[in-house]
Amino acid sequence: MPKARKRKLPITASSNIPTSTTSSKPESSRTIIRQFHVLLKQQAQLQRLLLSDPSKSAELEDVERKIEELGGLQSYQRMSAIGQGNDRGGGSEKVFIGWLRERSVHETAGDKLKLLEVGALKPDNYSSCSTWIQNTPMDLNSRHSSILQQDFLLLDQEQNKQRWDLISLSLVLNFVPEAVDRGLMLRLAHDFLVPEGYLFVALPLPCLLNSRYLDFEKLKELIAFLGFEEIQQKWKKGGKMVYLLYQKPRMDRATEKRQVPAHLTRKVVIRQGNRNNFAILL
Ligand SMILES: C[S@@+](CC[C@H](N)C(=O)[O-])C[C@H]1O[C@@H](n2cnc3c(N)ncnc32)[C@H](O)[C@@H]1O
Repeated sequence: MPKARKRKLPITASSNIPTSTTSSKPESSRTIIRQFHVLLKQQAQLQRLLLSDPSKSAELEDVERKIEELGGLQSYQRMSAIGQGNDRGGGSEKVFIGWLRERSVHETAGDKLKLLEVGALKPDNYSSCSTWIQNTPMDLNSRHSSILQQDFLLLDQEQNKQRWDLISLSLVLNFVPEAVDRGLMLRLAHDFLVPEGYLFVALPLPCLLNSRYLDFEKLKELIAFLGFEEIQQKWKKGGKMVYLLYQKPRMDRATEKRQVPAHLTRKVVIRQGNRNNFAILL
């Protein structure tokens, strides 16, 4: 397994949130979130280019200034929390909890199930299940003393190996700017789960329905290569989100040293036209 690299926070937080980002209208939240994703991607690309081309530093500074002007990570998280509010359709944890209940996981679990909620904006998303789930909420930038401030990609791999019964990556993969880091995130999630543990993934639907590089089939192939079985998927035509539930099988095939197929390691165009560039690479 590739070693987790030392990473910087994608954006720095600023207490100076401009009034233009304080609206709680869902359209304005979505616009800010989209702008953040574009800037984060540019920032990651420029940080990479800067290693071999010092002339990129001015461009990088410009992008980082724009991120600051939008209010930094704090503002992004606030907009995301607005999107997560019950009045806007509720958080995706309801889907995850519903699927676990359907599988009677809450009845068969002996001890409380250990959940790692990556990208937690609130500390109490799973409080309704506190009798059978022990949640550890975590985020790059903690907004609450009960949320662990930690980069998931930099978690100690030995300490976390087969430590978790459940992992949630809800709207997190699409936040990560680099396609290889998204792949690493899924790989680590697999390693960190116990056999028969569950991984919950939520993504904006266009990541799979309108990407130049990724569709349901390719994601399924990638996830199967990592050793997961797809258990559930939920989305609707014209909807905004896709929810996926994966399980790590009891017998773990992924521990075998297998060569990653070349088409899962590079961007291959699978749809032409006016598409987005979302990709996950191994
Ligand atoms: C859009 S918010 C998702 C919030 C919530 N999970 C939801 O479903 O609405 C994405 C969050 O993921 C966090 N995040 C992104 N990459 C992360 C990483 N490598 N480790 C921990 N948190 C991360 C960001 O800081 C951000 O707060």
